[in-house]
Amino acid sequence: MADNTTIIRKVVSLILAVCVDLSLFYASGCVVTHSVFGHLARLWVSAALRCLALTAVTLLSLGDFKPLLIRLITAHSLLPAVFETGTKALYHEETQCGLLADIRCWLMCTGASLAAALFWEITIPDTDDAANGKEKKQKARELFMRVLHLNKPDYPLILGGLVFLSLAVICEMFIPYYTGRVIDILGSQYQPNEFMSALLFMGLFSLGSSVSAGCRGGLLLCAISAYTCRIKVKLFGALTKQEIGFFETIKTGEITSRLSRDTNLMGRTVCLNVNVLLRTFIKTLGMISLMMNLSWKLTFLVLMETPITGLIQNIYDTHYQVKRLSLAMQDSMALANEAANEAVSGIRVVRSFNTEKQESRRYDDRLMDTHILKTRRDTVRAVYLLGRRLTGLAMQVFMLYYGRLFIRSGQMTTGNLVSFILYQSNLGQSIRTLTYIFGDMLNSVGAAGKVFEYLDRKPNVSTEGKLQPDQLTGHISFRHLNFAYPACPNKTVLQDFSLELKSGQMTALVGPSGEGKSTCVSLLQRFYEPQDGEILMDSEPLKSYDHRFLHKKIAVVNQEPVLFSGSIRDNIAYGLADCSLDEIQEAARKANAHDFIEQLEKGYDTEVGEGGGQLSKSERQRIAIARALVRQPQVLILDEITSSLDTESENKVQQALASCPNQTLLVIAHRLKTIEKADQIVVVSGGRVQERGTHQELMDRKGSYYNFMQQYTVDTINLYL
Ligand SMILES: Nc1ncnc2c1ncn2[C@@H]1O[C@H](COP(=O)(O)OP(=O)(O)OP(=O)(O)O)[C@@H](O)[C@H]1O
Repeated sequence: MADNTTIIRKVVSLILAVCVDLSLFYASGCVVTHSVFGHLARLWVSAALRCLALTAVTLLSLGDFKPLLIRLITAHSLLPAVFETGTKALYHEETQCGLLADIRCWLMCTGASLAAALFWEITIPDTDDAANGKEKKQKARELFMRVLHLNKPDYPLILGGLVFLSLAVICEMFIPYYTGRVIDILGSQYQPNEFMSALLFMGLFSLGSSVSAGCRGGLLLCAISAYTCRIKVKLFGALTKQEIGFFETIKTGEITSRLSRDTNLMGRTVCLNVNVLLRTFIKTLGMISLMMNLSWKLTFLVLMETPITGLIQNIYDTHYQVKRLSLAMQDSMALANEAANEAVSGIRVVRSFNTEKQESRRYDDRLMDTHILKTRRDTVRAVYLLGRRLTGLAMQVFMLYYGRLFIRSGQMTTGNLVSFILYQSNLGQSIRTLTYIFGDMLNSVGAAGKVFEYLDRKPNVSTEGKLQPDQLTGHISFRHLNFAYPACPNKTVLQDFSLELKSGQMTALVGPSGEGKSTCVSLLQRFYEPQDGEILMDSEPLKSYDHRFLHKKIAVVNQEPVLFSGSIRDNIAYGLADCSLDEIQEAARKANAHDFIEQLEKGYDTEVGEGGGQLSKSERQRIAIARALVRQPQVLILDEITSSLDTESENKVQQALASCPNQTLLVIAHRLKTIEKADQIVVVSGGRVQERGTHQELMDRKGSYYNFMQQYTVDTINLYL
């Protein structure tokens, strides 16, 4: 019911507005004037009256005002006056329709202002929330200024590019003019001097335009490349500073996309987009003025194509190409790549489970999805191109038809028409470029926003500590920790967890899987910040220590040894700038790795392959142990390292560790034999300390540790039977 009333109100207000406007339009047409000044004054007074009347009618009947309506009313009321004044001022001509009191004129102005208002609405839509829109614009402006500021080192290159850009545009604009001149000279009585000079100018302008365009391109591409490199390095630096929780909550694909796609887009913002925008804008203005010079009537005719082309381009860009199909295609391609990556990286599992065909089918299915989307996108593109070409073609037919009429009536020469046609084809291209670049610029500023989001992000685990004491005993206290992982904030992993790791002692954490042992290690490395409680080292909070210092003093060997491509030597000395070969070999000996390294053809210079793939797991583990030992850490953490070591290696590592009497050693082990000698054994269960004591004390207590031991003995016997 309410909807119907609104519709009726809108229809009534439209009819009322049309009646009032037409009456005023006719009435002002009946006023007789005898001078040019009187004629123009009549037009402008009429425009003001119509504007006021339409505003009043809209306000009274609808109650409020939308920006689209304001623009429509303003354009509609002012158009006849602007058109007539411009024609009089520029060409001292009267328009043929007489404007006021002419229904054709009224219809034409209504159509033009409607098209202009709609074009504006589609290209620069008003948001419902004006404040929000303002904020967005302000943000885009700030982002742009930041991008511009980051371009500072490239200013000389950009400036050089701009100079050549202007030269290229100026030269380019004169080429069609001289082409027309040559045709005119050839068509009329041939005059060699004029012909030669026109040809010379044409050649000079062509050469100037080509050389300048080349220099402009070279300089700007250099600037883009330098800028993109700088941003990538900055962004990578900012990313590596983020806490581990950040990498667990953000998808790897998103991070790599910002590093590659968004930085590239951002690099284009100033050097490419602004320059292309500037060049096309100058060129468009220049061409329009030269075309006006040749025939203003044909120019107006040609310009009528602009809103239609812009509209088609905008619908295509916004609704089909960029937003919907492109995004869907990107996602689908990412899924297909993911399937291929997974199969290739897990090729051993694929082979052993004989799932090659299944994997191929999975890849094929995902590629098929991409193919369907591509086909749909290409169909939409074909329709778009058809629409654009048909509009262009219709305009060319009109242009040739009217061009012939103007040549016959002596308003222009054949050469003029040729020049005009050349300008017109360039103008169409320029307008398309302007529309495209505008969209691309918004994209690139958006990409810059995403990059800045990461650049500005402060890690949740601060690395601002300054403490670097000369003496450190390595006494660690976990004090009433409560902790949940950022990815699962509702699942408490550690609850009121308290523990002391004494200097020079070995503490072993044991307990069932998934109860929080490795979490303690992660917190000790400051990968995460506990929600409650704190960890102290030598009575100082862990976070007050200098980041580098802390990670030199606390070293960890993880369950899954991670190596980086490079030599064994590089991997052992990882992160240490001045580490001698002697120190590396000493650490390798302690880790029982020296002998196998020496047997390799290139010894310590052997490449380990991607992720250490050319070594066995035990070899990788021993190198990882050497990497930790070479730092001579005050606190050493071994998280389940024995699972990939044979008994001999394990014994040797144990002996080596025993030779560092002042070191605090934290061991997590499932193989309980290895921890019997520990000074303190802590049973962790449900994120709490359940039992603690030496092996003998805990065995005597006959609690959970005793039960583990019994279970372990049964399992070991079963294993060997
Ligand atoms: N990055 C993470 N994000 C969310 N939850 C996690 C994460 N890492 C571990 N968890 C969860 O925290 C709990 C404790 O895990 P933790 O790795 O500390 O156990 P654990 O005692 O070391 O087990 P295991 O002996 O098998 O290594 C588990 O329930 C696990 O699922």
